[in-house]
Amino acid sequence: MDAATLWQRYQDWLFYHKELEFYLDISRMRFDDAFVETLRPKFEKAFQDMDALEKGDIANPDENRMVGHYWLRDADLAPTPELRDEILNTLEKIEDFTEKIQTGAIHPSGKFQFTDVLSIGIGGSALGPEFVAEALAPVSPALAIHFIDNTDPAGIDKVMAQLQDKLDTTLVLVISKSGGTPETRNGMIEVKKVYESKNLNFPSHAVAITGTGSNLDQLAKSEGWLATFPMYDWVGGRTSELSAVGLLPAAMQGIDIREMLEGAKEMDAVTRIPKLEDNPAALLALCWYFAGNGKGEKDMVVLPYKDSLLLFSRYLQQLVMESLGKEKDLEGNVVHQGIAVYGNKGSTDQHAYVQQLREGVANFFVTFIEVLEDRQGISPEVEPGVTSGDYLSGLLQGTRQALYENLRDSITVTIPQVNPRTVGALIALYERAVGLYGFLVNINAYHQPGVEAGKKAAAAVLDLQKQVMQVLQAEGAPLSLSELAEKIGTPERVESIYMLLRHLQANQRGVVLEGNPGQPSSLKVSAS
Ligand SMILES: O=P(O)(O)OC[C@H]1O[C@H](O)[C@H](O)[C@@H](O)[C@@H]1O
Repeated sequence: MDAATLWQRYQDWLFYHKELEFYLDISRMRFDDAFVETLRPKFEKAFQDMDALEKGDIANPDENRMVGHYWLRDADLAPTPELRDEILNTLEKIEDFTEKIQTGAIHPSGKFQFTDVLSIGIGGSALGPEFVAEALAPVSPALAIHFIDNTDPAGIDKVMAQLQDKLDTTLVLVISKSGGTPETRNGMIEVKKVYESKNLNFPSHAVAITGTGSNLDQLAKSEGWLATFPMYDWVGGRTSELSAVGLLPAAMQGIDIREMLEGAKEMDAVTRIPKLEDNPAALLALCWYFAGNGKGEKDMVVLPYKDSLLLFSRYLQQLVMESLGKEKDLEGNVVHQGIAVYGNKGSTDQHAYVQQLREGVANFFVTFIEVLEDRQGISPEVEPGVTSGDYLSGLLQGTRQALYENLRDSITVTIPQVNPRTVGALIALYERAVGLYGFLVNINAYHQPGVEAGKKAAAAVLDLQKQVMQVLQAEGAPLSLSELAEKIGTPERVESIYMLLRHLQANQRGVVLEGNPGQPSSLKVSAS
């Protein structure tokens, strides 16, 4: 395509939203008009399905749930007055509680104010708050936030070491929609033990964000925690950033949550328009469909050219992959759908893996995120007439061009600044694009049945570990691994027994393994 034709294509497909100062350029995706026409009927249906979803249809049939994250930023759209009031009341409660914490009206015993927030959660109960903190927290936030988002003991120790002198002024948010996720529960129990070891009253530092009636909710209420905030069953974990899950941590740091909601609401309004060319989420879904042939054949590489958006791709990884990565379609046919997402930030990644993008296997498309404002204030020159920001901008354009010349497609999203409004808008844009794409490929984007298999297998390993310890404690003489597996009655699980014994020994957990660890059949094991 010559330069003039490409420039015309750029202008023909450019989407611009005046109030949000938001641009979407899809000119470097090499679809043609015929492709667009073939997808139009699918979009007609997707727009109708989305409309029904927003009106309260059971859009998550497996779990028999409504899908209502769009109501969070425009409560008037909630299907019943009760739901509307619940949304608005929770928002007011978040603001009221935050103000009391920030002004010291609620304060820790013997101290004027809370200084820090420790957020414990995983998956959708961590990725949004982490992304938003990285993107929007001021240098000196009202309360500084820290995260435990795993059951890694060393990771927990690191966070607790950072907080050791401030635990008495740290507010602990325990976030779990189900209220039963083991990683989060473990983090909570460990943190509680540290509080108790320092004679600090954990409940008066603790806040729960969870589904009403969950185990966590019951615990918080029975122990008299400072507060509890609801997580609704009609909001999925990966679309919960604009519920209490994301809003409370953001508000605590001094981030303007009303602006986040406003940005999302404006983006929702435009992505509700049932016309492809006027709807940026539909345009994204079109591009994803084109790139991967409607089967996820190409990966989505997300490259924000702005450090504060570093965690956007990690956030999108869950939103996109947990929503779209499905074995079956809505009719039960095996389809193995999904789109893989990865990326960190430009231009940093230019010096890491962009070599492969330009010249290697062409199994991806890029989404560049461009931020027009370099920084607040004037930049110094690093060369005559050139700033660091000019470099960043030039590198984005250069990479986009170099990829295109080598037949690698890209989308470019442009925002004026990284601020609460644009971050809210980006979240809403991708939530809607994922929803529309889910309808295009006819899958349930709102459940995650595949996650359960690993959880069940992990629970079985922990059961096996208990049996191993019981048998070893009852036995006098050392046993080979196969003898041990026989005695437990699970000869087929000998590999699992080997793996868990190796872990127990490394952590002085009451087993002695003798022999050559590289030759498992030579090992003898006994209780220490
Ligand atoms: O918020 P929770 O109930 O603790 O769930 C945390 C996460 O765990 C699960 O395994 C799901 O796959 C995620 O969608 C969810 O966000």
